[in-house]
Amino acid sequence: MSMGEQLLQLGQQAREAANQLRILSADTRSEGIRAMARKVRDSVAEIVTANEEDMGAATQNLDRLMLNEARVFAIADALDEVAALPDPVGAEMSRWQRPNGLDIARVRTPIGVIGMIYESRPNVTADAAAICIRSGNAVILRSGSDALNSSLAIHRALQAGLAEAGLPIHAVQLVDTPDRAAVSALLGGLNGSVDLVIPRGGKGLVQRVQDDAKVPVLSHLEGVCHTYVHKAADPEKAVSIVRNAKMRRVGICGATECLLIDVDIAPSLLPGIAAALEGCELRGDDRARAIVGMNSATEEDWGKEYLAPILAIRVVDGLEQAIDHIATYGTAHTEAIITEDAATAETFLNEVDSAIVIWNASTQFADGGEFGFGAEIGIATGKMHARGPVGPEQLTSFHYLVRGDGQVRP
Ligand SMILES: NC(=O)C1=CN([C@@H]2O[C@H](COP(=O)(O)OP(=O)(O)OC[C@H]3O[C@@H](n4cnc5c(N)ncnc54)[C@H](OP(=O)(O)O)[C@@H]3O)[C@@H](O)[C@H]2O)C=CC1
Ligand SMILES: N[C@@H](CCC(=O)OP(=O)(O)O)C(=O)O
Repeated sequence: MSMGEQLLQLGQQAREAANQLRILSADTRSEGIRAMARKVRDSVAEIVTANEEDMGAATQNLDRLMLNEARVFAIADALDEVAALPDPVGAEMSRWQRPNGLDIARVRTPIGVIGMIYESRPNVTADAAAICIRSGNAVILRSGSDALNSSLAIHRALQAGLAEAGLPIHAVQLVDTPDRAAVSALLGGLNGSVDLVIPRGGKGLVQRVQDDAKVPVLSHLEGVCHTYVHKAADPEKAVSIVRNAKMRRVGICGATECLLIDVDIAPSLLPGIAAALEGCELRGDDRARAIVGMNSATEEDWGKEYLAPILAIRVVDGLEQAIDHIATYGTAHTEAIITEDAATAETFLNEVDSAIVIWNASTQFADGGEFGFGAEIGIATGKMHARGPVGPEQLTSFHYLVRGDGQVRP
């Protein structure tokens, strides 16, 4: 069978599984996820061995790729946490009566079949599978190629769990080739079998999505996140938040890549911020460099996602210029303002059109777990359907249930 035919088969199988999943009870789906967790624990040796093969061949992002026993057990624990989350399917979102007596309810439904393309981070294989099952969706996973052996081993355990619990095993399928043609095929919808594609990744993937997507896409793409230090910032908060926002983990999509600082406060505050960013390369505009010695930022640095200990710094005239800069160079992921002035903060919160807008806290809070969602597929950076952290509830649609008593329309 050619790769194209195999993918079409995955699509058909996923559609059949989705049709079964959506009518299973919440308890049955919970049991399926718990069984997946058990099988992951049972397969720890096999998964670690597969990961050693991946690690031996990989040259980059090794920490993200690496699994050891503790990390595999953490994957299983995360599955159990998703099993314990409230089930969104069938939940009544609102209900009302019309004057003619019709009773109308808006009720959550699964989306159907989800295609998920993600980076070489093996835990996402299990997280995404669990969130999809929790929300009644079948999923076709396309792992980053550096993690393919690890993802295949995790996937075998997940399917064994589904089988043990009596759920359709094709509810979770994994594309078993690193060929990027599979990414295009998923984006094309596999002849109508895929209802939604979730691409999670960076620049190369963005371009591919723009070129090839023929089905709805819930983008989880780059995070060019900004922290804006307003002139009324509390200096201590500013220093500790900026340090955390940049340096806590530099490689994640919620890391701050650009610091904007008001011209009024920059002379007094920038030296302290720079000192706190030990180990971070600073690239500033002329006004920043007149205050602290640092490399020069070029036009390319604005809007750049470094995923590294590098920070672009721009001194701005005030709130309006900061908001303009974010609108021009940001990726609508996450931005923060540091200020003690509530009115300015509210203006920033209302006028910045990013998925997550934060007042006096670190951009690294861009995370489903930190939002209390239990787990996440990632941070949605598009404008449709769901924005910000995507958990089980965000992977549902809804339909209307209309109950009558013989009404006919005049
Ligand atoms: N918004 C969010 O929730 C998140 C966003 N990210 C973003 O992901 C990026 C970091 O991850 P990184 O490892 O660089 O991810 P990549 O974008 O390199 O890879 C992600 C996935 O996309 C595939 N891919 C990449 N380019 C192409 C292409 N041109 N055609 C077809 N498939 C492609 C990869 O396949 P292959 O393995 O073959 O390269 C992989 O499966 C950052 O930009 C980060 O902000 C990361 C996590 C969460
Ligand atoms: N949102 C999560 C996950 C981020 C994440 O997975 O990023 P990456 O290391 O680019 O795959 C967090 O803040 O930890």
